[in-house]
Amino acid sequence: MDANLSIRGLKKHFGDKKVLDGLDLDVREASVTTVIGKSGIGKSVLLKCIAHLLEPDGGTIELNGKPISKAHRPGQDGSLFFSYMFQNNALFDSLSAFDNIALPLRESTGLSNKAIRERVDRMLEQVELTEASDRYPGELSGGMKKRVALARALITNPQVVLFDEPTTGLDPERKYTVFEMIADYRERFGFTALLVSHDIPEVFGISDQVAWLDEGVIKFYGPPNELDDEAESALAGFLNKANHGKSIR
Ligand SMILES: Nc1ncnc2c1ncn2[C@@H]1O[C@H](COP(=O)(O)OP(=O)(O)OP(=O)(O)O)[C@@H](O)[C@H]1O
Repeated sequence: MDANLSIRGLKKHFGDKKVLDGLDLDVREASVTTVIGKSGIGKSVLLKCIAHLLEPDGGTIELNGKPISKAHRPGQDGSLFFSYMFQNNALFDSLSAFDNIALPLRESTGLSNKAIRERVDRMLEQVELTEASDRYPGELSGGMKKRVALARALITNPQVVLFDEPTTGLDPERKYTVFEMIADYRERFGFTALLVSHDIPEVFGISDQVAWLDEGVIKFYGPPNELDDEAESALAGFLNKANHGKSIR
């Protein structure tokens, strides 16, 4: 498999608790892979280890055959290999939509103000937020905030985008819109997407692969329609709780 993200033997322990316990996962280039699993099982920890926000206790994470520590350095054109869309967007309330989107370019690249302005203006156009450029998060609808968060995640032209529960707190209709947006932007921008989501089965509609995390390892990996009986019955136990029995449409 032509994986561009390759994880081997990943370990992350907190005290005696082995959250990730020798986890292997390959994520194919330009695919959408969704990590599912019980609440508190380690899905966010996995994403944070990949994004370098947590230091793993063991194992390797490689992007295109190179350790991710090297992959995290920005290129001269301001491109970054990874970006991370946090649960609940994590927008800065004191910054306008424009400045929220510009932030990763200002913080981690040496691009001129002019180059940043051009790039952010183009992105605002692509996510249909030009009119909202000067507005603050408190003045935006829930869906618009998600679009700002997505635009901020994509502004550095990342090869891999990590989405941690991108639909948390949205009503069923908006959840559907966000999933459509992720699928649509992936087509347009060509990134590899790794998602964490509780919205099962809705998220399967945009997922090429599903990775079921349990007991510190990936217990099933494959297309959603091939989820095996063991995974299905384990999932059945927590799905209703996670979704409160709601479906997206
Ligand atoms: N910085 C930390 N220090 C100590 N324990 C942590 C830390 N971060 C996460 N944990 C623990 O690791 C375990 C996995 O947490 P994680 O947030 O990855 O779960 P999750 O699968 O994403 O859950 P949810 O679906 O509810 O968001 C939890 O028991 C959590 O308490």
